[in-house]
Amino acid sequence: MRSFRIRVSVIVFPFRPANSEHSASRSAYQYPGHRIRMAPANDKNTIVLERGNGTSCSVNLHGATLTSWKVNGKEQMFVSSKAVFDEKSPIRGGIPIAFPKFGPWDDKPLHGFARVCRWKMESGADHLANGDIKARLVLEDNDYTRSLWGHKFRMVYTLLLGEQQLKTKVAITNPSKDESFAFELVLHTYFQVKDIRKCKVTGLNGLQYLTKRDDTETTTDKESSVRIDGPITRLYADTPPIHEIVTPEQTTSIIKCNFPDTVIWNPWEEVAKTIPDLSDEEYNQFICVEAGSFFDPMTLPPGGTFEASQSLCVK
Ligand SMILES: O=P(O)(O)OC[C@H]1O[C@@H](O)[C@H](O)[C@@H](O)[C@@H]1O
Repeated sequence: MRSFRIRVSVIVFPFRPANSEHSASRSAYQYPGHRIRMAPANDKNTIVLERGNGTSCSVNLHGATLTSWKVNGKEQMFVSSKAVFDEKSPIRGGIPIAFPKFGPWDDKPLHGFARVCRWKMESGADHLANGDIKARLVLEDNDYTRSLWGHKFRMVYTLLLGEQQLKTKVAITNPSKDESFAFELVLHTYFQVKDIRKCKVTGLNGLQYLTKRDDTETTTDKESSVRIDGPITRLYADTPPIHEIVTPEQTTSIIKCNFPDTVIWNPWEEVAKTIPDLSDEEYNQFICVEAGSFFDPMTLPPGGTFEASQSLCVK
């Protein structure tokens, strides 16, 4: 797999605090219906961004897992009806973040620890001049992360909620003065679909893929788009920056920046029955299209910051 890769999309640049980004901010009262609030009732973990006209997103501090993205009232994310919200387990659905490892990791947590750590909301969520809303969540190394992975790090997850667009950006900084670290990063997005058999994913034609991390042989995708009619795990390297999920109802674009790899996953019927936090029939209601950087783990030098993002856009 590695032999055919030409990586051109890496950006590593000197450290700057993640909150130094320029943003024209305005206070919420200028945008009626726009607000950032904690979820109601007894949910102390969910932050909701509302942009008016039924457009909103919710993020759970557990794993910084995005658990809802609504555009004009229509939910775009799939979250399992059996998802576990015990602040320990990964949340089955939305956008779990796999870091610093994607997939099996010796006897350590599958897909790394970022999706099971509690993140902090950085104060000062912004209402931008164009009406978009921006919020940032932060994870830094702690006793738990260092017990699994002995590196200092700072990770900033920025959500930017637009009219029909949601941008999620990850910035990872290595604050060490003398040690580099290598990591993998994947946004494991569960897109809600009405019927998975009627959806297709574009942008993968002609590319090689593996069906698991340790496959020794690649397969070439010969179809103009990926249609799903059975269990699917495909790990593609060096994919183009745009994929589309096309359904009879809508087209959702995924625009990747600095995420060279893409995963397509759905467990289908039999495997779904073995996943305790997924109802038997729910495999039909989602497709995971995952933007990532994992085939060649990224190495971050001391003081360096890596940034990658995906922008999801509904047409
Ligand atoms: O059940 P998890 O840990 O959330 O992982 C879900 C799936 O995530 C996919 O990305 C992997 O390719 C699958 O192998 C894995 O089963």
